[in-house]
Order: sequence, then structure tokens, then C-alpha cells
Amino acid sequence: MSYPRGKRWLEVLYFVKFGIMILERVIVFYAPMQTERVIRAFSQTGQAADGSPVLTKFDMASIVSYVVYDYLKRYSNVLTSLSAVVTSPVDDYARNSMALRFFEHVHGLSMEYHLNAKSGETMPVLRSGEDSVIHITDTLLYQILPSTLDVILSLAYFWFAWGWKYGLVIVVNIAIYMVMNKYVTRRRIDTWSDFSDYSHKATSRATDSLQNFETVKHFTNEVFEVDRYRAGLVGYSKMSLRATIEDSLLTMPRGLIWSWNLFIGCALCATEIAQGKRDASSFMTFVLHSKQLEDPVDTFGWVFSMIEREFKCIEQLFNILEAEPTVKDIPNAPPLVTKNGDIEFEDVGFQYSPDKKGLSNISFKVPQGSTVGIVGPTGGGKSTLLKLMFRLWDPTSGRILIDGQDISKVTQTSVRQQIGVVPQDTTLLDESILYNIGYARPSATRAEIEDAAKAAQIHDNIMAFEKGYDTSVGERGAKLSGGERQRIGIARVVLKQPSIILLDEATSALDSATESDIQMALNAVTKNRTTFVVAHRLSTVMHADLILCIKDGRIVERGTHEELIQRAVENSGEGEYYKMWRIQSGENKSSGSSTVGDDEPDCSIPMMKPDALTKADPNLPTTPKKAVEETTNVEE
Ligand SMILES: Nc1ncnc2c1ncn2[C@@H]1O[C@H](COP(=O)(O)OP(=O)(O)OP(=O)(O)O)[C@@H](O)[C@H]1O
Repeated sequence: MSYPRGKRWLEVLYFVKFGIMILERVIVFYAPMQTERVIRAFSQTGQAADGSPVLTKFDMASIVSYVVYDYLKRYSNVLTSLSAVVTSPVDDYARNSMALRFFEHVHGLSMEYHLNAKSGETMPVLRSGEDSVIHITDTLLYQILPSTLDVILSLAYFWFAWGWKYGLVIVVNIAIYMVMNKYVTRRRIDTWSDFSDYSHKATSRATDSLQNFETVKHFTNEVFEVDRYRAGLVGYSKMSLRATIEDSLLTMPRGLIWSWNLFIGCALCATEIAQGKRDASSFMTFVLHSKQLEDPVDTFGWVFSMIEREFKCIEQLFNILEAEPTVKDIPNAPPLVTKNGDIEFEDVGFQYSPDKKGLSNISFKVPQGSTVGIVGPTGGGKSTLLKLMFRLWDPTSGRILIDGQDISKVTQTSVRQQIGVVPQDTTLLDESILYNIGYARPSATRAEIEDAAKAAQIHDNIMAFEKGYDTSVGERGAKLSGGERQRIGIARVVLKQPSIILLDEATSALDSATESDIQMALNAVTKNRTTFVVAHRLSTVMHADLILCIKDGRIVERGTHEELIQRAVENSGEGEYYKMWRIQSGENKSSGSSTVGDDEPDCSIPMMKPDALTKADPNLPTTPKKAVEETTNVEE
């Protein structure tokens, strides 16, 4: 339990608890002495006239103090309960502040950590780690400290009041006990470590399969998942049984050591009584005092094994706590100040890992308000480019500048505040639709949220739900369609009102008609804002001010749609963009919207005619639907 520094009333409670603990020690120490006092009081007999023994003095005080101490000691749990009440707020404060610190730390870690971590394991590890930290600090303060005081008091008492021989017997026995305990603890710790691993694995398997229930259903793998979970539980049970058996077997010799201690001490005491050096009452005191030592020394036994076990949990917690964010702010980094929203990539290179190249030599510059289309084959590095802008990773070489400021030299938060992202797959929190849209700006009013939903063309759909905006979206938004999730993602960006917008296949889950409507909404949102649009459907980006074609992490072509097509036409049909355009035109044709020849690319097809293509006004982006229509009309 950590000290509640700065919280005055909690500090007071902390010291009250300490006071109670010291009071308990005094009671525990004096209780056995009362027995001796009573025996001694009633041993002071004289002789009656008939020669029978009579009490010379009836010592009521000794009886009363014996009973009072006995009560206090046996019911010292009264004090313990009192101290529990006193410390409950202190413990809660410690637990909550620690839980918050850990949670904050995990949220502060970079994308890389979250991609590698098993989310099902993180929370159990955090929880058991917190419990362990509280448990250990509580144990140190309220188990080890009192037990140590009990042992020191008893030892000092025997050594000085009874003589060094008694002290030595006790010291030797405690030493033997501790050595044996060390062996026992070491033996058990491996078992407990395996036990804890099995426990976390079983929980993580269950969580993982429940989170991916849809995949389980797709492949009818319910039985497989139950079997997998059962295997985890069986392993866990085996470990638990092994730990319990080891516990029982290894605790038996401990009892033997105490009996041996009692035997030697009793023999010594009996010898001295026989020699007339002590009276019989002292025998009772010795027995009670040395039995009283068992509890604190036993505490050392289980406490150390417990601590080692808890350390295993803490070790897993530390693995998380030691994880450093891979993307860090430089010391005293200033916030990003956006003036225009000009963006420049200066020879940017990035590697996910030494053997995994992400991007190479990416250089381009766009002024504020531009729309940049990013196209290219799958796995080429399009999303990676957006992630670098959002500072989910920092470039390994080169610089990304927003309004002339290197984004790696300003705070991550300020960069992210200026950027709105609609990802490929918008994930939602298991809350209402209202909450999920409002997540973009928690201070937004209901009216603002509804306006954002209207702009994203989802308001009517939401109103058609029985509970409207209060409809729960399910885990990760599973109760909504992909298109609805995407529109909520767009509504979020509308609500956020960022200076820069990143659309990563933001309309891929929509049908052409809805995409057309949304595109209009997006045009309104992206107007005068620098926008990056990653798209496989070229009609989505054909009116962009700049199109970057990215393949194998490099920009292989750049220009406007017209320039790219023109260049390919002049270059005997060579060109990545042109190839994609042709394939997609073919798709259009096969769906009946085009009459482009089936086999060979026909450079004379009207959609590729520069004059026809340049008809499009880059400042007034046509909707995709319109774009498709344009291509077919041109052909006709
Ligand atoms: N976190 C990661 N760790 C390692 N490699 C990654 C990571 N994320 C992406 N990659 C790899 O980087 C390459 C580029 O991925 P990216 O997602 O940028 O491609 P993309 O062009 O957006 O693809 P798509 O069109 O399929 O979305 C891929 O080979 C991918 O496997």
C-alpha cells in the first residue's frame, strides 16, 4: 500500500492503523505473562491451623489482568477489524491511483506495443499485478513488520530474562526453520510461476475467442474453441493441484521443527525447575511464550513464499511498465501550430523492422486545401504513409513537415488533434451511437452530433432504429453494417473539424449510390482542408490535385489523373496507374457500364482520351457515381 502523500485525512488514517498495530504487539507480548502471574499468585500459600495449604493473599488483580489480556489477544481481531475499517479508504486510494497510473501507461504506449500485445492478457496482468503490489506492501507493513517485532521482543525477553541458553535454542530453531523454508519456497515458486502462466493463458484464450465470435461462427469452430479453452483449464487445474500437494507436503516438516524447539526448551526449563532455579509457573510462561513465537515465524514462512509468488505477477506487470513508447515526444516539444496546412514529405523512409521495409524515398509537397489521392497495389505502403502522418510511427529517415514544422519535433497530441482519420475499418466502442459519434469531441452537444450524422448521411438510418441515437452498437460496432460503421467514422471526423483529413478507404464498404451521397458530404467536409485519400476505386481519387501511385514502398508515379493517363498514352500504355485504370474500366464494362474491349487495352478508348478526361474540373470534384457515368458517356 503506497503512502497517501498529500491527502491529509488519509495520512491520519494511515498512522491510526500503525498505532493499532503497535498496540496489538504489546498485547501479544504481555498476554502469556499473565498466566505466570496468576500461577505465581496462587502458589503463595501459607499453612492453615490443620497444616493444609491456604492462600496467603487472594490476588484478584492477576485474575482480572489475565482475563482482560486473554480477551484482547483472542479477540485481537476486534482491533484487526477496526484497523481494516480504518485502512479501507487508504487501500482503495492506493489501488485506484496505481490502476490509473498503469492504465495511463498502457494508453501512452505506441501502436507497436498494442499490435504485439494480446489485449486479452493485458488487463488480467494489470489487475493481478496491482493486487500483488498492494498485497506485498500490505504484507510488508502489516505482516512482516509486526511479526518481526514479535520475534525480536520474544527473543530479547528469553535472552535477557531467561538466559542465553533459551535465546540460543530459539535462534537456532528459527535459523533451521528459515533455511528449510527457503528451500521450500524455491521449490514452489516454479510451480506458481507455471500456475500463473496457465491462468493467464486460459483467460486470454477465452477472451480472444469471445471477441472473435464471428470468425468462430464462420468456421463453426465452437467445439474447437471449447476444447481449446478446456485444454487451458486442465493445464491450470493440474498446476493448481501440484501447487496444493507441494504446499501440504512441504509444510509438514515445519511442524516438526516447532515440536523439536518445544522439546529442547521444555527439557531445559524442567531441568532448572528440578534444580530449584525456577518455580513451576515459569514452565507455563516458557511454553506459552515459545508457542507464541510460532505464528510470527510461520508468517515469515508463508509470507516469503507468497511474496515470491506475487513477484511473478509483478514481473509480468513490469514487462508492461518497462515497455517504452516507440514514438516519443522530444523534451519540451512545442505543439504544432497550423497556419495553412501545407504538407511536405522530405525523402521519407520507414522500416517496420530491420527486415521489413515500409516506405523509401517518399518526397512530395502539397499546399493547403489540396486533395492527394494515394493509389497502388495492395501492401504497397499506402496506409503506412497515413500512419506516419498521424505519428503512429516516426519515419526512420527524412522528415514530414506540416506548415514547415517537422512533426517529429512537436507533440504527438497536437499533431493528432489537427488530423481527422477515417480508417479502413472503423471500430466502435460498445456504447450508444450518440456516444460513439460524440467520442470525436466529448464536449459536443447532441445537436452537433446529429448535424455531423446528417453530414455523413447516416442520420436517417439512425432515426430508423428503435432507440435512435441511443442504440447500442455492440462490441466493436458488431451490431452495425460495415457501411454504417464507416459513416459513423465520417461523422466523427465531421465533428472533430480537423485541419487535415486522412481517408483510408473511407468509402470502400459503401454501395455506389451511398458512396456518391457520402462523397458529396466528404467534399463539403474536406473543402479547404488538406486531404489524403487512399483508395482502390480510382473513381474516388480521379479528381485529386495530386495522385501518388505507391508500389513496394516507393512512389512509382505521380501527377493528376489526366497527366498520368496522358503519360501512359504517350508511353505505349505503360504505367501503373494506367494499368489499374484499364482494369477498373474493364470491370465497369463487364458490369455493363462500359464497352471497352475485353482483351487488349485499347488506348483509343474514350475514357482515356486526354481531352475527354481533362473536361473534369479539378476544383469541383465529381462524385464517384458521376465519374463512372462520365467514363461510360465518353465511350458512348
Ligand atoms: N505493423 C506492421 N508491422 C510490420 N509490417 C507491417 C505492419 N503494418 C503493415 N505492414 C506491412 O507493410 C506493408 C505495407 O502495408 P500497408 O498497410 O501500408 O499497405 P497498403 O498499401 O495500405 O495495403 P492495402 O491496400 O492492402 O491496405 C505490407 O507489406 C504490410 O504487411
